[in-house]
Amino acid sequence: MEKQIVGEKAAQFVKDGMVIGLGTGSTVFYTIQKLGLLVKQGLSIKGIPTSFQTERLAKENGIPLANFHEIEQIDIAIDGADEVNPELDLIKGGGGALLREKIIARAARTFIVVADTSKMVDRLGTFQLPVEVIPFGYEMTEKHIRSLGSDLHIRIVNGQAFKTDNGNYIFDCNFPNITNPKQLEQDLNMIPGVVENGLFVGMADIVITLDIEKNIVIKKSKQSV
Ligand SMILES: O=C(CO)[C@H](O)[C@H](O)COP(=O)(O)O
Repeated sequence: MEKQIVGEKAAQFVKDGMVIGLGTGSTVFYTIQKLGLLVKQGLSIKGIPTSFQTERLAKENGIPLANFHEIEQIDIAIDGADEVNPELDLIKGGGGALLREKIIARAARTFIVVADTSKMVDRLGTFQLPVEVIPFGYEMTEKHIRSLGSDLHIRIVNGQAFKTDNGNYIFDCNFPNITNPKQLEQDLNMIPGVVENGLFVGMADIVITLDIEKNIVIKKSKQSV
């Protein structure tokens, strides 16, 4: 229910003619459903999906899609998160789509995050940080990530190593109490074999969540106000 409330609220930011980055997950699912309804009522938008799963969902909901070469810019990207701290830094990638999500969030003029109350934390790190690595030499990449102080495991789904839409593996990394997310984001991305990690630092412009009385709260980042 919380996911539906915040997910649908994000659709209010979408205006006629916009190009929208469509995130991945069970919260933004409601945004996409709502946008599908608005499209049926005449709203004209184009979507850029962050995963094959979202591409299917957008098509099922009648949202026209575009490729990068067809657009000038992304007006708004809307996506979920696994954790959000008071600075609106995020951990993302629980669904394994973090690389495409970060490319699209970075390209968007405004990045809106939809997050139920369970996602709001004082400090990032309770949720294991997803790190996408290429399969070649992943055993070495694992050692380098461990040397940054993390225990980790390769993500397994249905008894097999999970492969992202980009054909890569995910390491779920235990970095409890991330005190300097920006530094950790950079340190991880300096490791050869790491393609991207799930820390989204200073990227969210708006976070839509709820307060303890379940009223909608719209938090704005410093850079967006
Ligand atoms: O980063 C993500 C997928 O890679 C999702 O946005 C994140 O996992 C939140 O998902 P949900 O809305 O299902 O809780």
